[in-house]
Amino acid sequence: MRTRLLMSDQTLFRSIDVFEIDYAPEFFNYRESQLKDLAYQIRPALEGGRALSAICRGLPGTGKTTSVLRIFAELEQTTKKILPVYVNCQNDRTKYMVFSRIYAAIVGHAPARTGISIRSVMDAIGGALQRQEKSLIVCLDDANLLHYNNTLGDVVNSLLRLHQDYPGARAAVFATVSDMNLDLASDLSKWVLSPFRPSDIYFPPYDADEIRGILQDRIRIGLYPGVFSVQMLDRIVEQTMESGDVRVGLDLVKRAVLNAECAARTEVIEEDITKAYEQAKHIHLACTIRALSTDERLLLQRIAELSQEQSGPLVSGAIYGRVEETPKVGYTVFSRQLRKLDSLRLVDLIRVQAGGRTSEVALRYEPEKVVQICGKRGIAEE
Ligand SMILES: Nc1ncnc2c1ncn2[C@@H]1O[C@H](COP(=O)(O)OP(=O)(O)OP(=O)(O)O)[C@@H](O)[C@H]1O
Repeated sequence: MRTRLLMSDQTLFRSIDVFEIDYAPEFFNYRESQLKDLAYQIRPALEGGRALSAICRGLPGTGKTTSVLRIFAELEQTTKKILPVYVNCQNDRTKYMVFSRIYAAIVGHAPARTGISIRSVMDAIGGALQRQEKSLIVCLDDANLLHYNNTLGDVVNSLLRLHQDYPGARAAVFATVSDMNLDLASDLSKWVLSPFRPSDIYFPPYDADEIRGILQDRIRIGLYPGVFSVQMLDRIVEQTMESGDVRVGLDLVKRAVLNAECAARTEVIEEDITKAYEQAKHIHLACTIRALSTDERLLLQRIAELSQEQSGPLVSGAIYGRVEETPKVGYTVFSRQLRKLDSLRLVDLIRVQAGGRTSEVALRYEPEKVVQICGKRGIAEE
């Protein structure tokens, strides 16, 4: 008799959607003050003016996107005065693509792929805002990606100065940024900053109790009772705290339950979690590396190679001396790149001397895996 591999009418999931990355959570706690701050920025637009711009800053998976989308959903349900438009800069990385996304939200379809200039797209947007007397708020999600392409300043400037060509057209920008070292105030030109003047809204990493609370809510909705014990949840919380990204925990819960289902068990056990961690840990690493700029990726790769070559601790000055890229970046830029790798929890920086510039650099992942993923093929394969 043939074994049926894809058969099972028994599942431990009440709703597997609850663990998907695009699921809009029913319960969204621990971000009340950030939601209040965002609402404050929007108030002037509700009174017929222009919303205030904001930068939502925080490490990956700290709830920035979800907060903005929640506020946008509420706006869509409650007012016609404001047009909220969400742009994912992972997909839309050029000025034309960003403006096409806004055009589509206003007109109902994307502009033709060829033969339409960005000027015509902006004319359509500006004209529609004038006619409809709506205030536009654009969320540039992962705006740091536009910044690395030198596009952010131009996009923000064109949006916030729309009123100069189309009197009465009002726009504001909510940018989300996961690069904690990006200092837009000093990186963007005064010409852009003058109309932008964003408020900074900070999203701190969740602590262990908050992560436990978030995962508990999902488990309650998404799984049948008794599938996930408190002890097993503690194991997942521990693993999630290593990256600080809620997505890691959600992914681990889902995989652990799938592993239990495969073994025809009705409860998740330690072994399911260990296996889930082995399956998932490199996916998180690959996602984080994919978001790095080319220079940062090369630096990480160099650190991994040096970790393979030498057994003792790596020191920042020595790493700088061994960076082979040309033109070589200055030490200040190099230090900034190291701090970013630290903030993304790819490396640990340990200050050797208080106040000094030298740090020990410890890679948080296996060097072989990092070298493999940093190579283009590795990133595509993960
Ligand atoms: N307070 C929360 N309650 C419930 N779910 C949450 C909470 N915070 C984050 N999440 C979930 O974690 C995942 C990541 O959240 P989100 O995309 O909002 O983070 P982010 O800070 O925008 O990340 P990135 O910088 O990588 O884009 C989503 O699936 C979201 O539903």
